[in-house]
Amino acid sequence: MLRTGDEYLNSLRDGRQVYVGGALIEDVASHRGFGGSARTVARLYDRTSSDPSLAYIEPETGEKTNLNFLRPRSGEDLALRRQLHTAWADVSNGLFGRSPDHVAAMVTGMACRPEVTGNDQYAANLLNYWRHIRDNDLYLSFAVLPPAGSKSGRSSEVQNAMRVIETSDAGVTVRGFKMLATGGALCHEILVGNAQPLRPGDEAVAVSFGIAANHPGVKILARKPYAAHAVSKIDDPLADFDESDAAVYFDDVLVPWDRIFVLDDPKASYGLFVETPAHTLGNAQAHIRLLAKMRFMIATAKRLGDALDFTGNPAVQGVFGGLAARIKMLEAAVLAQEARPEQWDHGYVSQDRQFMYATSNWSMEYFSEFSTEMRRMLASHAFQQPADVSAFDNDYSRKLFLELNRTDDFDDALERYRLVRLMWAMIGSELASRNTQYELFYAGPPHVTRSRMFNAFDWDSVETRVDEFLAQTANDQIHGDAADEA
Ligand SMILES: Cc1cc2nc3c(=O)[nH]c(=O)nc-3n(C[C@H](O)[C@H](O)[C@H](O)COP(=O)(O)OP(=O)(O)OC[C@H]3O[C@@H](n4cnc5c(N)ncnc54)[C@H](O)[C@@H]3O)c2cc1C
Repeated sequence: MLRTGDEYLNSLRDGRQVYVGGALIEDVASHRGFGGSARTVARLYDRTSSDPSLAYIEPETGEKTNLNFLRPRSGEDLALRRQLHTAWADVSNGLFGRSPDHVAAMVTGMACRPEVTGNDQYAANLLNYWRHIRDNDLYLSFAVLPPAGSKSGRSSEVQNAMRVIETSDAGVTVRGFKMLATGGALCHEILVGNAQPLRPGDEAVAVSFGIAANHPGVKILARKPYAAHAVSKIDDPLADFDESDAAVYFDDVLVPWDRIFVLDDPKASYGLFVETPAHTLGNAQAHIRLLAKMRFMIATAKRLGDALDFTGNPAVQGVFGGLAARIKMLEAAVLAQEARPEQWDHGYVSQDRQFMYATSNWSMEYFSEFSTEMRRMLASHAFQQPADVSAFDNDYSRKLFLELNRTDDFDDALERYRLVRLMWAMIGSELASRNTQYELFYAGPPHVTRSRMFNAFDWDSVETRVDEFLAQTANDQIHGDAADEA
């Protein structure tokens, strides 16, 4: 099926247990803090259900299916997947990070190589799970990190880390915390597992499964939803793009056997992400989305510069040129990833892993600098404007607002005000600050993302050159030609 926006909004009224502080939210779809973001996700579903170019015919069912679930077999398939990620990123201009095409893309990657589970039954469970989310066009988030205290020792030694406490004929019972489900309040399903390496001895926490967000015992503990504090759509123009983040507590949750993908296996639990196309297909979304966001940010800065009369300055143009160069490099990196598809078993392909990890490392490190350049552009302008739109209701403050903007044309002044607010919403607001943190950490901490690059890099191809050089020069005299001439 191709889910529509209305179907998505209705599906959220499913008895899920979302807490904001001490409040249990009865209906996220109509809650002030989550409703706008839920409507953004609905717009994504309306976008795919109304555009045939964003669907494919799934060979297993003969049904029109969201391109996000296409298991790619060629560079052309990767380009189709990019089309979907681009269409969804454009809905929010890249400002809604964890859209439904991130985690579900990872499960699609896992379904290309389910044997990584190391167990025929679990492999079948994983494939059936992919079929379930595919055929119902579901929104997944994931919680694949242990809570604090697990980093210097073993995850399994941290008392409150989610672990298996019992197995029975009915399934596997788990208890404890998993971090940090972005979109947890808004999704249908949560993928639970380990996206950071585990070690032998971590068996108790080495469990992977997919669970419905409304499954009994699943508690979604959301951070503060910024939209709940929005003054107006003009003052907080991005309030509808706060995707939410949540710690997930498993209060003795019974996971049925047919939802278990890995049990007691540290290597396979991590392997689901790195020994399948999961990481590559999922991170393609992240990079395509970031490209849309950087394009939108630089365009807003340019329009602001035009309105405030600083874009004409050659030094400012130089700054813009440097930022534009980075955007084009990211675009090139996205295209390079699919230009040389990486071959996997069973005829499936993914984007090239080396280019993908390189793009991840670079973008996670660079985005903060990009954002800081934007702050330099904005300087004090966010604070020169009135506090909020109530200034337009008072005759005197409205007159001063026009005078400040040197115009009698209210619409002209309002556009300037809106540009300043939009820029601040992207770089200075509480949501912007959270989003910068997201760009830094969404794929894991730097030491882990760098180690993935280290592991993926084709060392042979460069070390061969050193061997060749040493072989070619092996018979050279120690003091070389200069010594002979002397
Ligand atoms: C906005 C946001 C959204 C997120 N969304 C999700 C999500 O949807 N699903 C999910 O599972 N996770 C998500 N994460 C979690 C993300 O994967 C983690 O933030 C990341 O793995 C780091 O873990 P931590 O936050 O527990 O920090 P810690 O591991 O406690 O690290 C704290 C600091 O110490 C450094 N550090 C720790 N250990 C080492 C070491 N061995 N060597 C060098 N430096 C080290 C880290 O780099 C970091 O700077 C999200 C994070 C953020 C900020």
